Amino acid sequence: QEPIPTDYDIAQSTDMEPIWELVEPWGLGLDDLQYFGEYTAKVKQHAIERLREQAEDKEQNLVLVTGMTPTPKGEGKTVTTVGLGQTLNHVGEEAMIAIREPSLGPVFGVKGGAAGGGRSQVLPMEDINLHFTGDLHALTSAHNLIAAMLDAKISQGDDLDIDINNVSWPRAIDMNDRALRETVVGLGGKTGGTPREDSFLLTAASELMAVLCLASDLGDLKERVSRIIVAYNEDGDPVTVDDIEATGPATMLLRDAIKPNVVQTIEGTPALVHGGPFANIAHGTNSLVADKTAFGMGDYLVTEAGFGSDLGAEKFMDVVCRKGDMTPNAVVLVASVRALKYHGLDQWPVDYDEIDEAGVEAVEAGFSNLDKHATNLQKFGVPVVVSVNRFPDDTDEEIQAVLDHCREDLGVRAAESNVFSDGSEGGVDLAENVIEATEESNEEDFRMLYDDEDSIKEKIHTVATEIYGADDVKYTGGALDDIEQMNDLDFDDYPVVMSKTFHSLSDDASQKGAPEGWELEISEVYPSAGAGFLVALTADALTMPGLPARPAAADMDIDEDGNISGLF
Ligand SMILES: Nc1ncnc2c1ncn2[C@@H]1O[C@H](COP(=O)(O)OP(=O)(O)O)[C@@H](O)[C@H]1O
Ligand SMILES: O=COP(=O)(O)O
Ligand SMILES: [Mg+2]
Repeated sequence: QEPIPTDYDIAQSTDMEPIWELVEPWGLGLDDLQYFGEYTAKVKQHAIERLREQAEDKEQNLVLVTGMTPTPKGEGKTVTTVGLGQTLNHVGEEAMIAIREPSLGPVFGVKGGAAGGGRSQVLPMEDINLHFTGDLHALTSAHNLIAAMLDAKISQGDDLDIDINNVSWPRAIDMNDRALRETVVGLGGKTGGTPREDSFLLTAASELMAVLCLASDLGDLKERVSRIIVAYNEDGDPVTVDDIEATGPATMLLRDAIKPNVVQTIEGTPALVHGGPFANIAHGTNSLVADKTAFGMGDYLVTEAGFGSDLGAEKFMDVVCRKGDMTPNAVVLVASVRALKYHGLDQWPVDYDEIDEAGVEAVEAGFSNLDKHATNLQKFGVPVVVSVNRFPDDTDEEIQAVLDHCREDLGVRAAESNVFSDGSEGGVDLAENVIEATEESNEEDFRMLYDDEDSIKEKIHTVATEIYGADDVKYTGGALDDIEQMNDLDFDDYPVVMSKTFHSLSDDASQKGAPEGWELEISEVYPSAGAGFLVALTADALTMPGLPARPAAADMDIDEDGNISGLF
């Protein structure tokens, strides 16, 4: 069997169209774009507004792509999002794609890039996965400008009476660097500032990322930035970005980042790639601006939410659709033979060799995880289509076992997908199932899991028991005091973004399948006042991931002609 060319080789061998030619039939003209080379552009505000208006009187088909609990390598949501978008166009629909932009953390870590793969990629993949249009760099700079101005206030005397033991704004870097998780700043005597404990988070977890993804335009972005809470004073009252006079400069740094990026797929489908929050430590979906722009360009929008449906999809339904007034028409639940075996073999840590050697009985033993994700998604009242993302070594017997189980035991639509190896040719069955599901969907049936008026504890309890399968919730540390403070600050009507491991439906990474008989532990609850949601931290949620001893970076290189290898 011919070795499958690398993602990079496939990308390099694809002839791209100049971006202005590619998007012209989709309603974007030459002066609607701010160019970053021949193949990448940002959509200007006036064009966004025009497209949003055009979308008002168009029927929308919003398709969310989510997944079962993945192995650490990921099971193909982004590949499926790109592949399904391509295929819908291939079968005569007009479909747009919206995905998140990659963080350098995973690029150089374990998962690699986030531009899809195989014959379902967005291009130019090396630009998108590295510096792209600078949005992550802009967010990192804006985040750290706020941190620097805050410490300048603290160390040079401030009228804000800031409690240096109650600073909630860390520093940020777009790199997985565990050594920066817990730091001490302000050392060096009088000129060094005021010594205090600090920390770094990955830029994807910065509240500025969430704000960028939920803001409707630059004015809204600025207003949201101004509300971000960076610390509390000695009376326990919030100190905001506006209080430290950082609203203007931080927003200025994000002037271009608020505009969605437009690129193309291998088969020439336009894709909006914008915003990059992860779904374990943040809300996990691309920007609303990208969604709303895409609605004005096509009849279908295929978009993704990170990690398993317990994370990205739940937040998409309960937070993003709430804030964006959107209703999904179908949900694609990506399953893979390797993830099913990972759960069936009850592995922790993952052993890919054991997975490769295991047979169909291991696949069947892993159905408990897929079933929980499928039945969870049905609670939102949106038709579910399982996409069995076929990997090279999967056997027909293994694939058929999954399809039969979904159709006969779960009673949900299911299709084999080969969009990685074959592009749209490999996605026709999936696309037909998705089209049927959207036609069958009734937007009246869509329901979020909780109401704004529910208490903070009720919201957390609902997600924990309905989605994660917990019997109950236990609050440790200062979590109950945090909730009281949120109520005092009138944040109790905010939706809740849970920060939880993506390795398990539970808060224990080692628990595979559909864990039962456990309680979710909440250790902290804090406000993202700019984003307009609360974040609830569970046991081991890390906002600064680390690199493995031998990260993916170790296999990356560039030659003197600029040819890259090892990027995927
Ligand atoms: N069907 C497939 N065959 C081979 N590799 C695949 C397939 N689907 C995805 N991959 C690879 O697996 C990794 C995870 O895919 P990705 O779409 O990024 O997953 P997710 O978005 O769910 O994290 C990527 O390196 C991707 O290229
Ligand atoms: O937030 C995580 O996203 P992926 O699952 O696409 O890596
Ligand atoms: Mg992805």
